[in-house]
Amino acid sequence: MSVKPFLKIDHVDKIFPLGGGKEYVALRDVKLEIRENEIVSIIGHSGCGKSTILNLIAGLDTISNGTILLEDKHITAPGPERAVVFQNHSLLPWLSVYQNIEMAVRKVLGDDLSPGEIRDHVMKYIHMVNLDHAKDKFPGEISGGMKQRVGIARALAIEPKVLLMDEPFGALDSLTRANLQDHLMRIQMQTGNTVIIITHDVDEAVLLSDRVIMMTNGPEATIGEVLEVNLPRPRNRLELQHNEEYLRCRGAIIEFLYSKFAKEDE
Ligand SMILES: Nc1ncnc2c1ncn2[C@@H]1O[C@H](COP(=O)(O)OP(=O)(O)OP(=O)(O)O)[C@@H](O)[C@H]1O
Repeated sequence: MSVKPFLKIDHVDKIFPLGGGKEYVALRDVKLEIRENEIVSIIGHSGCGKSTILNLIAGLDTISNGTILLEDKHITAPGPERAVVFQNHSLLPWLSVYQNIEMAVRKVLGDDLSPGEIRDHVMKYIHMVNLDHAKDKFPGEISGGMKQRVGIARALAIEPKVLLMDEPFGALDSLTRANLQDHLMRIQMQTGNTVIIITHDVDEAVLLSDRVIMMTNGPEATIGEVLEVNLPRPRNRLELQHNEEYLRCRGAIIEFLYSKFAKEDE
């Protein structure tokens, strides 16, 4: 018996109208099925349509042709079952760490929780990203990595079915980045969220993912190859350095990006 897909992207095109009756076909015939609890990364050269796909799943942009279904329901608009984490954390600077998360929780879950439950709920997610000590600080008083952890906690606190991450660690230094990758893997094992993450980083894709979706170059970009990463969890970056499966996956992505679908201007 085949397992029903949790999220199904079915023959999706995205066409952007340009001035003068012209158009740009960014995505052509994208087909992908994602299982519940899976971590999937999307990798591809700049401009291949990664953010476009994520925006369509988030419901932030309209699909030109085809459908996207989450648990058999058509995605046509944003909804709390899909939370997005962007590269630039987008916290409200006049609210503390606690209040930034609390505001999202009140908006989405406020009718179901008492004030005490809201407090416990917010603190649970602040604790999950190890920010108990910084809960009363304001975004201007904490580091970039801490801000990104707040963004992740805020997204997770509304208990979405799908966590959509658009290069969430792209603006961070490599040590902070490694630290947040470990956080994300640990949290995902705890919460069982389905995660779709856009990245430019080959090692990040292999380390985090159950599958890596490799995109061809645009216009008319589509999914070129899908790579299964058969590495047990929890994963440890040090142990993986010389792991055969890790190196195989890394090699396959590099081959795809720099040989099969090389792009000259990068
Ligand atoms: N509103 C728009 N109007 C016209 N073209 C657009 C629009 N939004 C995106 N595009 C084009 O669609 C293509 C895909 O863009 P997208 O931002 O999804 O790429 P990306 O893979 O996320 O790039 P990057 O890695 O640089 O962030 C690009 O060629 C872009 O110029």
